[in-house]
Amino acid sequence: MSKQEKNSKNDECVKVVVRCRPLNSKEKEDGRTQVVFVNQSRGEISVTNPKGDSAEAPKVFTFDSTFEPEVEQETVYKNTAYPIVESVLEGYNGTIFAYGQTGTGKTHTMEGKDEPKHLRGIIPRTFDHIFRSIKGTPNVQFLVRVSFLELYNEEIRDLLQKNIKKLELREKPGSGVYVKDLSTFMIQDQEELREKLLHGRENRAVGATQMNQDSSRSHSIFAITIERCDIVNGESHIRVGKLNLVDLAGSERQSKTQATGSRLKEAININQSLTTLGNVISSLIDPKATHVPYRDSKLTRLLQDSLGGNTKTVMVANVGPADFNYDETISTLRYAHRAKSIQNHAKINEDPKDAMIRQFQEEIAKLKQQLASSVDKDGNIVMMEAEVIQVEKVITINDDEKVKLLQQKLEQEKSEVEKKYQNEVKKIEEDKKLQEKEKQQLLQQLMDKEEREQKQREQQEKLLKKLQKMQEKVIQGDEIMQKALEKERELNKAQQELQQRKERDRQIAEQIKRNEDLALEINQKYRSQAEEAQDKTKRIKALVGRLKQIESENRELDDFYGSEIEQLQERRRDLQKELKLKNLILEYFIPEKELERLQLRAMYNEELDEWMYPYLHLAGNLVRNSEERKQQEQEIKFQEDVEEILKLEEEGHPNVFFVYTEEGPVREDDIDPEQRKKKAVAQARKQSAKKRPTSKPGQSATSKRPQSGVKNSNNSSSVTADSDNYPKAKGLQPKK
Ligand SMILES: Nc1ncnc2c1ncn2[C@@H]1O[C@H](COP(=O)(O)OP(=O)(O)OP(=O)(O)O)[C@@H](O)[C@H]1O
Repeated sequence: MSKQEKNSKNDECVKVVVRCRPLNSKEKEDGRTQVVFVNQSRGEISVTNPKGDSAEAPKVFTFDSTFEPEVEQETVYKNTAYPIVESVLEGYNGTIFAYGQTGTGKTHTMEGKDEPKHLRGIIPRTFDHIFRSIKGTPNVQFLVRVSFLELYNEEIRDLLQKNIKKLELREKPGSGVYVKDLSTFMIQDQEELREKLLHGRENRAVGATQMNQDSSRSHSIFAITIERCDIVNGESHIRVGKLNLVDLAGSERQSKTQATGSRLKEAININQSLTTLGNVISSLIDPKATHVPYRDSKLTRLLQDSLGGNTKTVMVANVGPADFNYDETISTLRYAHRAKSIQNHAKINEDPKDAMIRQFQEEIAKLKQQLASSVDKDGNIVMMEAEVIQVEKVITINDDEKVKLLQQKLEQEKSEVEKKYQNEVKKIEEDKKLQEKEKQQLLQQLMDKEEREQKQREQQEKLLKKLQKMQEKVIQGDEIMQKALEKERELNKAQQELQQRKERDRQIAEQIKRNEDLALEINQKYRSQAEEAQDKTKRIKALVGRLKQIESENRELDDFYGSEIEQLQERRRDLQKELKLKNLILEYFIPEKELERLQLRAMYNEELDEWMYPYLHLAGNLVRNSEERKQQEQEIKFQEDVEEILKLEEEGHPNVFFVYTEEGPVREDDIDPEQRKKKAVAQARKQSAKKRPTSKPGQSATSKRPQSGVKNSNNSSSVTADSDNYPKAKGLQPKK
């Protein structure tokens, strides 16, 4: 029974493939020899120990697939990523990660070169695959989004944003671990995906330069989420698949002699994440293990679902072919071999609550409804406000004419007519004014109506644009592409079947050969004693070779685990040292009762992975900081006081008094400036001790000092009075 069949139908082991790169020109120039050999058809890789003797047989490892140095990028894609991407399009989660020593071809495998096209790696091929499949799937709506992050020295950075802000990990019950504030972009086609990859790469290089970091020491995760909505029996059915494309940092051990200070800390952290990855793998395959240490590094937390969780995972282990890489190559192959036994439990993610495609569909329906209600059946804009009714005004002018009979009457009538005419003119003018006003009003109303209609038109255009944009994001395929896709899938299926048949033929051929060997052995009669002895010697030699190989493997294993243990012990020692310091501080500087109280009140937040206190922002160092600020302000004020005292004394307000020196009594302002400053400091201190306000402008600071026999020279009367009191006999006479 295969591993896959042991448990439920969803259980499936991590698929592990190994790729060996060709010898590069430098290695050829240096005369390096190839020690790694790939048997692609058998899925085997054999490594010869360059330091071993001729009897030591090469080490042979078997994987799901192995790729020889000349392999095409397309073949690698078809055998590793193709089935995973197909599953992601069906709603499964998938992860493809590249592991190996620096310079062995992880980036070549994951990204490759943009041109010529046949050198494109897994990530760009994934873009084409996804959009070819979407376009060949009619009647299904798809929504594709992408994010790109880098993990360096246990810090997460968004590669699709220019700023190099550090991001935090969070955990949501039900949906697992996620990165808070990581930007996600909706994608319409493979070109957009390619742009995001390039953009991320650029930011990665810029960030690495800015922070003086070595990009091959960081891990990167390019994540593509595909949501699809099928209509099944008239009902929408949503599935969401997420594809993680991971390029891990170089797996080689950091030499302690090369790294110091922060570089060493970085090296330990980077090793730590890969060591934790190894520990997670070991725990997952150990039936006795009760705990999987996902939480020990951010990398394993991010990949938690890919290792032993709800994901179909492929690990591509990259190795170099040259003799000097022997140790690292063996270490990579052992690591990869362990990963082969990890069982994942992938299932289709159906109708998740937070599917974005559902929100998009709802929003599109709302927009369509809004637009439909704002036009009539002929497509004209329907005004929501009441229509303005235009009223026409008719004005008639009447004139009277009289018969000319009497001159007087005529005159009288003339004047009457004139009067009447004037009245009429006046009336007409008034009417005209009124008409003008109404005309203006009507014009205004017309303009208002026009403006409202314009606004409505603009709003509709906006709605239409929004609708178009949202509809563009939801991608749908067509029948023509469907035919091409079906053909492509058939072809791939046929290729896979051919490969499986080849594999079966190979196994049958092997079995036949074994049977033949056995038959030969049974039929073989030892013709003579000498022949038997020769045969046995041959066997013994083979056994000695095997023994040597096992011994060398044991030594290597000892070295491998020895240095891993050493690293862990070193880290433990560092942590213990830190703990001892913290304990010392707690024991001698924090009252026991306080400590107990603090321990009782502390709560652990699983989501943040942090200890918390309520109202923490009002506590401890945060408050102390503001106290320190206050003290600093007081200190500045104090210095200002000293300056002011010195200035006032220099400006002719000396606080004259006498002191005894070896030369006899001298006036205070004659003593050296340093001493004077000391005195001013003492005086300012006294002032601040008594909590007096600082001197206001125009008010002498010295005038506020206690007058213990010390007089202000400005006050002539007191100087005179006091100078009278000085014991002149002792020469204590103020200087003039
Ligand atoms: N299979 C291959 N065929 C041809 N060239 C290859 C192959 N694999 C790697 N190379 C070349 O080897 C060099 C190193 O490869 P690459 O940068 O991919 O290594 P890496 O493992 O990603 O290193 P790092 O950990 O430093 O990022 C590159 O110039 C790459 O083009």
